[in-house]
Amino acid sequence: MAASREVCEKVEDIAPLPPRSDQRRDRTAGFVIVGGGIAGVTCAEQLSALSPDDPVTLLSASPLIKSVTNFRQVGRALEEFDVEEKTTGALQKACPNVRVVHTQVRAADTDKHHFQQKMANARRVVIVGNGGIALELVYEIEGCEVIWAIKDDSIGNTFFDRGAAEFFLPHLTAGKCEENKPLKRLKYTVTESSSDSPKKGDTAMGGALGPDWKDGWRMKGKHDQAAHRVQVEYQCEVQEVLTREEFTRTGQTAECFPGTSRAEEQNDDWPVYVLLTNKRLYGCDFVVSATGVVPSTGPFLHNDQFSVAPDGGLRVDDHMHTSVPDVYAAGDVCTASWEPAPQWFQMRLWSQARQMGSYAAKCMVADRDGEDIDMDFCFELFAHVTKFFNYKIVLLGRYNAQGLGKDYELLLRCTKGLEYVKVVLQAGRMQGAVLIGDTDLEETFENLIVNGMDLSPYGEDLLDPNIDIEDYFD
Ligand SMILES: Cc1cc2nc3c(=O)[nH]c(=O)nc-3n(C[C@H](O)[C@H](O)[C@H](O)COP(=O)(O)OP(=O)(O)OC[C@H]3O[C@@H](n4cnc5c(N)ncnc54)[C@H](O)[C@@H]3O)c2cc1C
Ligand SMILES: NC(=O)C1=CN([C@@H]2O[C@H](COP(=O)(O)OP(=O)(O)OC[C@H]3O[C@@H](n4cnc5c(N)ncnc54)[C@H](OP(=O)(O)O)[C@@H]3O)[C@@H](O)[C@H]2O)C=CC1
Repeated sequence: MAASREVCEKVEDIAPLPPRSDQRRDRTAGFVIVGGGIAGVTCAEQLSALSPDDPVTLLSASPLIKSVTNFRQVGRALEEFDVEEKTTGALQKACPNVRVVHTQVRAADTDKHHFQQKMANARRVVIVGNGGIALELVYEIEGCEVIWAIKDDSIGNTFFDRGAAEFFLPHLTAGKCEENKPLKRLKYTVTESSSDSPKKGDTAMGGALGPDWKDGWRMKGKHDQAAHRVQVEYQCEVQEVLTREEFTRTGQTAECFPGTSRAEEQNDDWPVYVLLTNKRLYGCDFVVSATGVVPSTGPFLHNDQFSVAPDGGLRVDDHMHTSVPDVYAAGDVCTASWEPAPQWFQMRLWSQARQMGSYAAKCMVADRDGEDIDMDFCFELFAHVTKFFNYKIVLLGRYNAQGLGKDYELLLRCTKGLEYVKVVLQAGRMQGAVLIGDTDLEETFENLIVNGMDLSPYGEDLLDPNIDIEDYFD
């Protein structure tokens, strides 16, 4: 989400106001928000609550407006919520001063190569990347061989350390765990008949799909067996992708799926061949590149006053303010460029999009009214709750000892197949934690990190399963 305080129909019309000054702003100017994802919609809702008499215009390229429901503060910074698909009408009804305009400034890819169609006939796929999407895909895909090519020496390095990766390795081939509770969140659908949809021929640019992107998708390939057949190729990248003709010209022989003989290998009629930097060459039906997201800053870049971070995001200060006066940004499109609290860092996640969108709204109103505003406390501690391999995952603070150099200690507790708990300590103080499984430790650990209590006297008791840690620190 990115926002400006001018009301306009097109993003190109956004004319920056002069730099912040002490005098109050013109209250009739209103607010403009670009983006109908979690960050944009939360910001619009918050603005509507804070400033109900001001016009708020939400520009969205997609007909889907997402909003947060069932919001639950689990701890100081940990939160859980569901996400609901809203029609623009519903948003406008709930927030009468918000007007939604469907407009898009830059064309994007269409869904011509629909993933499920390809999946249904697939015998083998190559997945590249080691982040959240790759982790989820490798777990979800059934009835299809998977070659998973990662740059690192352990799986899921954006979320786990090597120990947690080991904990999950058996699940790569064991098949899916039983889902232990029904899915609560709504699915997102875009139909062309929706009155809010852009006209046919428009290239709708959806929001980042978010946690439920794969629910309701059939990820079963052509093979009968449901079990996973995953080969992880560690410490390599894709060197080249070849068509069948290009492969034939090389005169090379492709690898068999590990564990299968050439006789068992069906044949070499793959439409695509992937040469990895470890010199292995695999044939496959298609390649999934799950190698990260790029902030959609296109419309803003023609204005070279915007300071852009190396990761492509619009730099924002501790008031979510970009380098251009009166233009704010939040969520995936921005790069937090303030001096962060020791245990907070930015990660492009749904939760941070919501927090940034809400905080941006407060900053916009405070700036307009010439008031000071303190940084929201949610930026004190990185906190993320998610699920991988059907295990609850809680990540707190510098959970992977990010930025701590070599001067830190780890405490570990692991019960195979049940839970994995890791605590990162520096100078006796808890800096971060990884909690996998139903550990019930999140609230206590969150408090211990924020309080910065010296835990040296407790030593390994901290993870002693026979000690009720919650009582201990009560
Ligand atoms: C496949 C996938 C799975 C994910 N799973 C998780 C997860 O499990 N947990 C988690 O925390 N996070 C997850 N994320 C990340 C999370 O979805 C994003 O961090 C979050 O949705 C970002 O919200 P946002 O509002 O900043 O951006 P988006 O949701 O991307 O919204 C941007 C909005 O801006 C609009 N827009 C873009 N450009 C323009 C333009 N030029 N003009 C007008 N409108 C425009 C788009 O149409 C869209 O409505 C996942 C992301 C992906 C892609
Ligand atoms: N449950 C959750 O919370 C989930 C969250 N998400 C979020 O959605 C967004 C998109 O997810 P995703 O696409 O998985 O992105 P991520 O940023 O999570 O991961 C990208 C991965 O791809 C690797 N990579 C980057 N470039 C290459 C390359 N050229 N060759 C091989 N590997 C490469 C990265 O390695 P390196 O780090 O070394 O560059 C990293 O391991 C992220 O913001 C993610 O946090 C997605 C799914 C689930």
